[in-house]
Amino acid sequence: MKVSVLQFPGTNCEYDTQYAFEQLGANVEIVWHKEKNIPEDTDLLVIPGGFSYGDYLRSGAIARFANIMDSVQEYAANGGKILGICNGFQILLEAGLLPGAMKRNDSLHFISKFHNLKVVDNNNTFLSLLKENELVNIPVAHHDGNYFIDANGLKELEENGQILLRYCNEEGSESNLNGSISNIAGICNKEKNVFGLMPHPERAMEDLLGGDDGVRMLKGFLQ
Ligand SMILES: NC(=O)CC[C@H](N)C(=O)O
Repeated sequence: MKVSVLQFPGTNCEYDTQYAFEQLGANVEIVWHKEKNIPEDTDLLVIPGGFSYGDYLRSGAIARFANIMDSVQEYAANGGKILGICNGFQILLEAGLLPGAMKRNDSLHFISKFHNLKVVDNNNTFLSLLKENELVNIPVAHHDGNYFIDANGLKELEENGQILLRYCNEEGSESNLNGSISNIAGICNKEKNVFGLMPHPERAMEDLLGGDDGVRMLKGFLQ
């Protein structure tokens, strides 16, 4: 399995992402944003977390115009699998590959901690190894994680099974971490080949680091 991980100026999770997928047996290549094409043998394309272009203008708003992005659009249109983690999710929203937009957290503070998530829908590659309603504990680290979509858009996400993950409290009831509409932490596109989430599964790969709930998420792609 070949995983290509994009790298922009300001990306800071590319090596953690590489390490995580290598631990699972994947062959990982890091691809600089100036490249024109993603590697031809890519089975999964990951846009990792960080602060591309310093989050200037809006998180992901500049990265969306990078050289590599035409090839990313083409890859998605041909059914290629894409995972956007945190800043990667923001870039996918700005690129129009996922619906909705990201606003600053309600609190106006950067939030960095482990947090519970509920699996809303596992009828997709990403979460196929998890059970519906199962809770996973995954770190979040962002200041622009307040997901927004209008009422019609939200209805569509619900009807098409595109809401993947919601924020939950310790007891497992849904909770609002950052202002996100409907407590949304992750979504996919209608075709279910483009996935985006704010939490960082690549930081939850071993107990020593606080938990390994990220393993089954990322493994979903390697089946
Ligand atoms: N961890 C990250 O990817 C940070 C994401 C983002 N730039 C934010 O703070 O909102």
